[in-house]
Amino acid sequence: MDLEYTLKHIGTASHQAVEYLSERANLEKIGKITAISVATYYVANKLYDAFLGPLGSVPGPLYAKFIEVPKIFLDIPRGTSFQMFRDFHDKYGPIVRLGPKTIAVSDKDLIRDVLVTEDLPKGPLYKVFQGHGKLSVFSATDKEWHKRRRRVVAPAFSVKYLKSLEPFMRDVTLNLINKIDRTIDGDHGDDNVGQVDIWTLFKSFSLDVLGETAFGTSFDMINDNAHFIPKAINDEMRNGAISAYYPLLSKIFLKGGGKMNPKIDEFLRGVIEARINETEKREDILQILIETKEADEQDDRLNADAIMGETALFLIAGSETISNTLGFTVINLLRTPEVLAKLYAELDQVHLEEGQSVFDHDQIKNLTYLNAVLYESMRINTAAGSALPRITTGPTKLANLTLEKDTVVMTNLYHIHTDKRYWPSPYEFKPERWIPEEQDNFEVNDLDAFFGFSAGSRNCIGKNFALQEMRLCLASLLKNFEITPIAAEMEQAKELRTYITMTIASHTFDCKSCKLGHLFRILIIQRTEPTLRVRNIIMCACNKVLYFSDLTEILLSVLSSKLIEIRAYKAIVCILE
Ligand code: HEM
Repeated sequence: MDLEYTLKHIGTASHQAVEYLSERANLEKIGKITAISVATYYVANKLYDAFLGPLGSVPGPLYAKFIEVPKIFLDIPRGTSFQMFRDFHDKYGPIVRLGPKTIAVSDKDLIRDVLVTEDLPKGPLYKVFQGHGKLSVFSATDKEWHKRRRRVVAPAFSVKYLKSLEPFMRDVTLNLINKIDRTIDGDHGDDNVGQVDIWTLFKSFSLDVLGETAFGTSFDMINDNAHFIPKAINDEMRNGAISAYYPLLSKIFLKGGGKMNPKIDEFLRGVIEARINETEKREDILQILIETKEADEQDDRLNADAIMGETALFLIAGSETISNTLGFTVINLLRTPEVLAKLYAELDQVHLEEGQSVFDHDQIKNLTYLNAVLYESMRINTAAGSALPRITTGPTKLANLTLEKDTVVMTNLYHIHTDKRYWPSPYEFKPERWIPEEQDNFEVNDLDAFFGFSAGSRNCIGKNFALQEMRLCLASLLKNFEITPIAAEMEQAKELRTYITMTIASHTFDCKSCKLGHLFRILIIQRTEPTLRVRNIIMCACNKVLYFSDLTEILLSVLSSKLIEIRAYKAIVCILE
């Protein structure tokens, strides 16, 4: 009876509802009410997230409460957003809100928490590097997948294996030296002096090293700058990025509908097949990747596609990082003649054999000042200058915040490397910071605030490879040539950009280069109480860059000025007041 009664009432109510809804005016009213309710709910939610949610108290520009700042600004072609993000930290502090669910951190403990303790996975931005679905140790976002792949690839970068890679690096360094030699010979204006675009040469140099070590072939970019692979892989990455963001548009506007360039595929398959059929094994990175086919577990065996994905990413991760660091190091050295002189003095203590132009890595790997110069350059011109994005996978505690799942946390390496809390006079190029005995007592630097190679499970797998290559190149270059600045180039090099890696806006940088062995080097030291300060370097055989053309002139100048001490490296004098 109850059931009958209930059914009857449901029937009546339904009938009334249908009647009510069948009136158009009522339908419209309901539509409006629903729309307003949804909009109110949406706005209330946004306002709650903006002001009262877990990130409500995090300082930042007001608009960042509602829109993703990195999305709008990271892509701007001007490449200057890294300065804007640095300024945000200067203004708002070590934690800044950059979007409804995005924050940036610049504090050494917080960065360590994100990268090491919490070990947050890479954020969605890395899809840009997964061009055409190719995952690699660099681009993977899944932690388990990454762990397995990193274990498989790691032997190619072990300290032990780096020894096998050294001959390739030394050969390419010799090519670089020969190329500069030829440029000087072809520059008929001055005796033994030439003008070289060192920025472009370093770029070719780093590509050639990767060609030899990861692709098992010479790109010979130093000599003719024409091999198609580096450019094709760069285009591939760019197209991959566009396809990830705009799948439909890329099909319409990109050449080949955004599909992978078949020439890369053909080239790499050819190299891999040839290698498999070779009887004598070449000890390089490619060999290690190919030999994974013998691995016990199926998942650890890399097929041609996987090898291609990895090597292509090495080219992206390991060429500009190195070449730009070398380029910035030369620029920084030219800006600070006293540092350059000190580095020359250190290298003067290490001798090359007759006919040897390139150092053995063992000869230089422990040179204190050389290493300090490279680290100081990586600090001040952070290769990964745009922050590294990570994402939370569940509620995560960070400082006094509890972040919700899917919150993006950017670790701002450029800011932390130029933060005066850790680095006094942060924009000064002072390699002494890295040598504890040489730090000023009242200017203590905190070396734990350096993350140039990142940290934790996603740190740079190529760190030792990079340091070995950069030491060999820089030390050998300076052992063979005296470098001097060109004023206009120095001025131009002040303009910086960061797209993926930090670079100079002009993408070229010329300096003068003079063959050593044709000159003697003189260091003038001016006594400025309470310390001695190196004043200048003078090169006596490079006519154009001479401040003094002969010894008499130097002596006269010394007598008439406040200079009281001269030290000469290849010859001459030590004059005291
Ligand atoms: C001065 C030289 C270099 C610097 C400053 C540098 C810096 C970095 C940084 C900051 C990261 C972390 C990137 C991120 O989390 O998004 C990284 C990762 C990586 N780097 Fe380097 N790198 C250098 C050279 C190289 C070289 C020469 C190679 C390879 C030949 C290389 C291969 C990689 C790879 C594969 C990763 C990803 C590692 C992973 O996620 O497990 N890097 N590097």
